Amino acid sequence: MYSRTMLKVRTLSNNLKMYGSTSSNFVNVSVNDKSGVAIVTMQREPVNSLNLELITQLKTALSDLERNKCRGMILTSASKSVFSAGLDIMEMYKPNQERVRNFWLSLQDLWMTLYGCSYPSVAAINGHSPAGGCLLSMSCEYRIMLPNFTIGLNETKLGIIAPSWFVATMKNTIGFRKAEMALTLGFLFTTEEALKVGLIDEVASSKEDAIAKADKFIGQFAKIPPQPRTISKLMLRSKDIETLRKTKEQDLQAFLQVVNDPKTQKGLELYLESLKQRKA
Ligand SMILES: CCCCCCCCCC/C=C/CC(=O)SCCNC(=O)CCNC(=O)[C@H](O)C(C)(C)COP(=O)(O)OP(=O)(O)OC[C@H]1O[C@@H](n2cnc3c(N)ncnc32)[C@H](O)[C@@H]1OP(=O)(O)O
Repeated sequence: MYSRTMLKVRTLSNNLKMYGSTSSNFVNVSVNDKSGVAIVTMQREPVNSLNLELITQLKTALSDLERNKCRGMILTSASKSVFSAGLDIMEMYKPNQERVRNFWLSLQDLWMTLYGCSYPSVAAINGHSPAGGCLLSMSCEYRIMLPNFTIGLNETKLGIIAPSWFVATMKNTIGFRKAEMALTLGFLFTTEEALKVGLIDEVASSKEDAIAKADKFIGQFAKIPPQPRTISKLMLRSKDIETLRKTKEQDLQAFLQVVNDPKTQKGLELYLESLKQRKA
């Protein structure tokens, strides 16, 4: 069965310590001794919003799994209602320039690592998965979602534009026409709608069921030689990864320009207020 933290997630690297961050553990990795399949659980309460530390720890966990030649990886959340709320808006609101730069470069790195990993990857989406949460899900090879949640790239609804690699990932997942509709509307799909449009592959009745279904999906590769599998996957995915690798700095500058625009800062302030007011 799955033993907790068999693969230790390294705590924050030295370059993050200079921001005075504490080395909290936002990612748990457990590996099934028999199958060699790892469950990577995001555990940054309350909504797994992707801050620099969560992003860095996810990237480290995925790279460690690659080095340890894991048989497959299931990405999920410790929350009962949110897979991931996407990027942590606090990282972009009144940002420290060095930190926000690192934040974006780390996100690029995480995406390239997850999208191009050699092992089979499944998202067990056990909660809402907007924006960056949807990106993580789509970057896996297979998606299993629980009912009554939402998923999608809702950036345009927030008055912002999803970066080109978010767009490419969605286009590769559901096709041009459906991606165009979803992106321009900033559409958040319900679980049923996501299944219909092909944004997810299966619906599960519980987290346990999702993990069982993910194990079954990954199990299919036991009979497939790993190298041809990986090469085939990368033939489909490497063009978009290479595009970002080559334009990392340009993409960073475009992000910094948007984030540092006073209009964006005002928008972020209002959005943060609206998130808080929803509760009141
Ligand atoms: C507006 C962004 C401008 C960015 C400008 C730069 C442009 C380039 C970047 C483009 C890429 C963007 C990709 C992204 O991922 S942007 C983030 C988009 N995410 C969302 O819109 C999701 C927002 N959250 C929700 O809809 C809900 O929280 C939820 C996920 C459906 C969960 O709902 P639930 O009721 O369970 O929880 P609450 O809403 O009460 O939230 C609990 C607390 O968490 C805070 N919260 C929620 N989401 C975020 C977030 N993404 N970042 C930071 N904080 C978040 C929320 O305010 C509550 O805080 P509180 O307890 O202190 O009130």
